[in-house]
Amino acid sequence: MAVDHAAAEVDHLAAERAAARFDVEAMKIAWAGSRHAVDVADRMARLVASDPVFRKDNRTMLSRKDLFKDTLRKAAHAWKRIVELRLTEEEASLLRQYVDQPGYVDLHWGMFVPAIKGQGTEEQQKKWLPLAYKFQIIGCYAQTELGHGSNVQGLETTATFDPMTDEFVIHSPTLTSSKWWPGGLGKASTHAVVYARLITEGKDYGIHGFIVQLRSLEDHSPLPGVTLGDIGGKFGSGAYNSMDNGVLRFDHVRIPRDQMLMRLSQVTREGKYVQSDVPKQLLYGTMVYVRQSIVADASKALSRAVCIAVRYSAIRKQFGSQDGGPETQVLNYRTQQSRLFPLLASAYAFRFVGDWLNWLYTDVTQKLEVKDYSTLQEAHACTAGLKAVTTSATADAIEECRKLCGGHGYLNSSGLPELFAVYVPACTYEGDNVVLLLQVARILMKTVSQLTSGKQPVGTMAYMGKVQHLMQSKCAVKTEAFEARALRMAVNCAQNIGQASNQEEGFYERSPDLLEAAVAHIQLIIVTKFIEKVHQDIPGHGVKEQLQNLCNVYALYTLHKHLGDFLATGSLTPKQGALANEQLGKLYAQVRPNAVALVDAFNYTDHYLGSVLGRYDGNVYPALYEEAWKDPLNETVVPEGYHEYLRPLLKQQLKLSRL
Ligand SMILES: CCCCCCCC/C=C\CCCCCC(=O)SCCNC(=O)CCNC(=O)[C@H](O)C(C)(C)COP(=O)(O)OP(=O)(O)OC[C@H]1O[C@@H](n2cnc3c(N)ncnc32)[C@H](O)[C@@H]1OP(=O)(O)O
Ligand SMILES: Cc1cc2nc3c(=O)[nH]c(=O)nc-3n(C[C@H](O)[C@H](O)[C@H](O)COP(=O)(O)OP(=O)(O)OC[C@H]3O[C@@H](n4cnc5c(N)ncnc54)[C@H](O)[C@@H]3O)c2cc1C
Repeated sequence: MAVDHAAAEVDHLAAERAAARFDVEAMKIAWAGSRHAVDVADRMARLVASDPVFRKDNRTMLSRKDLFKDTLRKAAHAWKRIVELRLTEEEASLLRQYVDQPGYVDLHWGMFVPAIKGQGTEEQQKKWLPLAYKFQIIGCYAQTELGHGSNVQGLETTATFDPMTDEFVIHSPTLTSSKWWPGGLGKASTHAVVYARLITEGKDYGIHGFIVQLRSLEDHSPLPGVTLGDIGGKFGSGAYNSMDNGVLRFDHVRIPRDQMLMRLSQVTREGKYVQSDVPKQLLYGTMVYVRQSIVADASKALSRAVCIAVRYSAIRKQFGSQDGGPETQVLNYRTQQSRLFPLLASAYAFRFVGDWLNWLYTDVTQKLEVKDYSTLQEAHACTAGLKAVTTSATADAIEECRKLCGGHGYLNSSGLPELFAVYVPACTYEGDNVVLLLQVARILMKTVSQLTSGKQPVGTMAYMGKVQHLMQSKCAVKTEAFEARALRMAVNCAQNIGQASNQEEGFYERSPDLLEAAVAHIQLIIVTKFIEKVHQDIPGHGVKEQLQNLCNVYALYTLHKHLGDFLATGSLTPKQGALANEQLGKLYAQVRPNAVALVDAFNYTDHYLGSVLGRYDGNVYPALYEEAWKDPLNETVVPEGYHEYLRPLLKQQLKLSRL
């Protein structure tokens, strides 16, 4: 008798859900942060999913031009809905998230507005923000140039003050000074916050921000002296190609003096440069803000990939029966579990550390308002380091999820290729991950050098104050082993740098080791914040236990993956390392019955997930089959090109065979 495999697969997910040993609704709250957060997210996700304008299943088949126009249409429609429904800021931002199509709006809200808020005076905010809030202007963040991205101090664009006219003259003196990459610049933006070297009274005062109008508000044409366009197609089909990353050159473009963002420093009518009493690093404040958003974003991207891979692994069966009986769900293979469950645990780990980072950012911002700059370094180290570690891990994890889904994972309809292509530049934008980890390493070296002077490290570096204990102790398999590993790696680097002829040379020579020390420090933060989370009061049947398991999986997996560090620094013995691995295997067995419910707790709609493999109902095979027929290649039975290229070839073969 023919078995209806499709029906059997659907039942499988129902069976998986029934087997879960915890309250999924309560876990949704733990994941989202509150009942309110679940409800708002749910409402916005459904609003987007039910609106045909937000359809995205055909995205990878659109040409670049059509994709860009589709992005403009979606952005305009989203704005219309936001205004019509009088959505709050929280609701509007969630709605944009669920539209799930990178576009100029991300940079307008994500960087242009924050740059004006952070670096503009009150008057400047009063003038520019209402225009931006109503979309009467569209803005982008124009910092990176063709020749310089990571090295912000190396930017070449100039803003020279002309006291005769009370204006700045913005100029691109070389090809390499062309602004290159800013999202939204290529086709959509009317304005930009442009970073340029401020020159007044013949002196170069370094990089400052300026609001510059680029396009006419009448007909969108570039203003005189402005040359701009899109920089061209990017990695993957669909994906980040919906964004108009742009190029921009200035030929002596004049702007009024009051368009220099003057909260941090000013230029007077006479051309005098006046430095405020705030640290100049606040110029980098917008980047700090976006880096913390990117950490929150990492858990979203990772949880999407993991949700697809877990559901599909519960559906997919291979081997296990020689006599026609049911085959084994691939989720039951130990290898599948050991590749997938650490990623599931990482999604939760990044979610909680992201929440903590958001708290830290808010706290630092409040302190800055009362001129307390004491936590600026902590904010920089944590945002830079966590951005680097979480984005690298997430990009690798999405690719691993694709492999975990076998051949079908390679299809666009799995959603994974596009997710990867959209996500992977996060390792580069807002600071190349290596460059950011070296920033963390510099701060670690500074902290180690201050230990001898008796200065007690604070915040996430406080553990380094326990130097006597951590350098000597034999650690049990818990946070202390992570602390000892991170501290010992940092101290080793500092000792090696100390032997070099000078500090800079030593830092340069030891930079590969410094990267690893920085990663160890950041992983300690992630583990610590996860542990702090599970120590909180978490309501719901079995929820705390599940999170405890995932926390242990994250910690032990990280330990297993970096066992070399733990052994080399003597933070663990080989026996402890082996025991930890043993324990990890046991934890996977506990995660297994809960895996599907743990990804259900992310509460993603099928629309947002965008994957036939990750469908909530598990009805994978009919959906895959149906999806294939939608490909433009299947619009005709005989392909275009048959008469020109296939038929002559086939006829020729026929003639040859008759010879
Ligand atoms: C609605 C929400 C939206 C959220 C969106 C999420 C998803 C987004 C999706 C898509 C958007 C994509 C956006 C991408 C946009 C961009 O990429 S914008 C361009 C970003 N560019 C960079 O990140 C450049 C990276 N480079 C730098 O940041 C700096 O050049 C550097 C930090 C590497 C070096 O700076 P430099 O000035 O040369 O300084 P140093 O000598 O190294 O350091 C001097 C001191 O300053 C301290 N410091 C450095 N940075 C900061 C900071 N940000 N905050 C505070 N302090 C900082 C540093 O520790 C040194 O301190 P000491 O003097 O005490 O040692
Ligand atoms: C999709 C996307 C969107 C972007 N959006 C914007 C935007 O809206 N606005 C904007 O201004 N910019 C934007 N950017 C630019 C982005 O911020 C830069 O690309 C990023 O900061 C990296 O700089 P870079 O390209 O100069 O890389 P490079 O610094 O040239 O990196 C090349 C290599 O050199 C290494 N390297 C560099 N410096 C060091 C060092 N000191 N020590 C060791 N290794 C080093 C890096 O690790 C990397 O391997 C965007 C980029 C992308 C990809």
